[in-house]
Amino acid sequence: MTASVFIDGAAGTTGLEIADRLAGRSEFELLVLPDDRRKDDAARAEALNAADFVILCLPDDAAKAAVGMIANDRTRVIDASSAFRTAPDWTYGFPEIVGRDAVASAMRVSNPGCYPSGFIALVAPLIRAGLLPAQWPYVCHAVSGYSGGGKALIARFEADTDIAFRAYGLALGHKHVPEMLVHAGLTHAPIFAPAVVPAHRGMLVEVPLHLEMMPGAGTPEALRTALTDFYADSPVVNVAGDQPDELLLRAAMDPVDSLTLRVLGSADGTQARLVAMLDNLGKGASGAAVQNLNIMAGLNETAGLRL
Ligand SMILES: NC(=O)C1=CN([C@@H]2O[C@H](COP(=O)(O)OP(=O)(O)OC[C@H]3O[C@@H](n4cnc5c(N)ncnc54)[C@H](OP(=O)(O)O)[C@@H]3O)[C@@H](O)[C@H]2O)C=CC1
Ligand SMILES: CC(=O)N[C@@H](CCC(=O)OP(=O)(O)O)C(=O)O
Repeated sequence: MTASVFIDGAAGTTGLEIADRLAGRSEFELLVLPDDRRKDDAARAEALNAADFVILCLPDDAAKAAVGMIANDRTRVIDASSAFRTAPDWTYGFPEIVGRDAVASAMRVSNPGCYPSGFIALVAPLIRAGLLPAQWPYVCHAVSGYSGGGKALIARFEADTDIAFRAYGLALGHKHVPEMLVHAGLTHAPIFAPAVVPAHRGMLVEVPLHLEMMPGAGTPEALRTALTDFYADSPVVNVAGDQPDELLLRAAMDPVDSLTLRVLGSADGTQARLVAMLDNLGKGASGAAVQNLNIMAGLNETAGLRL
């Protein structure tokens, strides 16, 4: 049976990449509004209520308004914005962390943020395994390609090619912090230090650890083994066992929906750098939305993904 899908915000960065991944899929029929009606509330309300699945690729306020326009109990929603990521009545759309069954049966799924996808993938399993303390002042450094900021940041970086590095979130109130706190299972908000580099897509998310000072912390080897075991059945998240000298983001990388984790340890095992590499528009947004859609529709979770 074919399920209908409406992408609200289909002309935006995330929406376009979702449509790309759904192209040619016979299990889904896309409901598409003409360009001159894509922001018309009456047309949107009609599509939001006609679709079996709605994927919201909108700013937070518009996403909240769109959910309010759904007046039936049949349409299932995946929201790519940060509006509902810690809402108790929404399922956090990270199947590897919350369980595929939770996503499969959910009516309302909040797709994780791009940076939190890396941070939570690294930290949550290790806290659950008792190999890292929940009560600890974690720090997270990250760099992202500029498509992470949607059309506005893409336009800015394409217009000003002189920007080499943009540190931001300097007031320590980035909107991803609550999501990182809740879904990693921490007791203290992490310090989050994000930056943007002149690459279109791709990101590197890092958590440096003083293992020797952390109560009950495992060795780098134990952390790596625990992550490898945790993601053993995941076709999307993989744990690399190498110890590279460098990790590179390329200015023009191809879309990819996998997420690669590493535990890099010092020779004496007292320090580690947990590092996640992903595509902000892959597992960080559009790839994750399609993975969730597949799971909700009872299909192979990797169908249409670029792995
Ligand atoms: N880019 C990324 O890597 C990630 C993005 N996200 C989240 O996904 C959501 C979409 O982001 P992104 O695709 O980057 O953003 P974009 O700015 O690229 O796209 C947003 C789209 O929404 C449209 N839009 C805005 N308001 C309305 C409205 N009221 N009705 C209908 N359409 C509207 C915009 O229209 P117009 O084209 O006219 O501006 C635009 O096409 C955001 O919440 C973002 O935070 C999450 C993870 C990663
Ligand atoms: C580079 C850049 O600007 N990134 C965005 C986050 C992108 C993302 O994850 O989207 P959500 O806001 O929906 O979580 C930012 O820091 O606000």
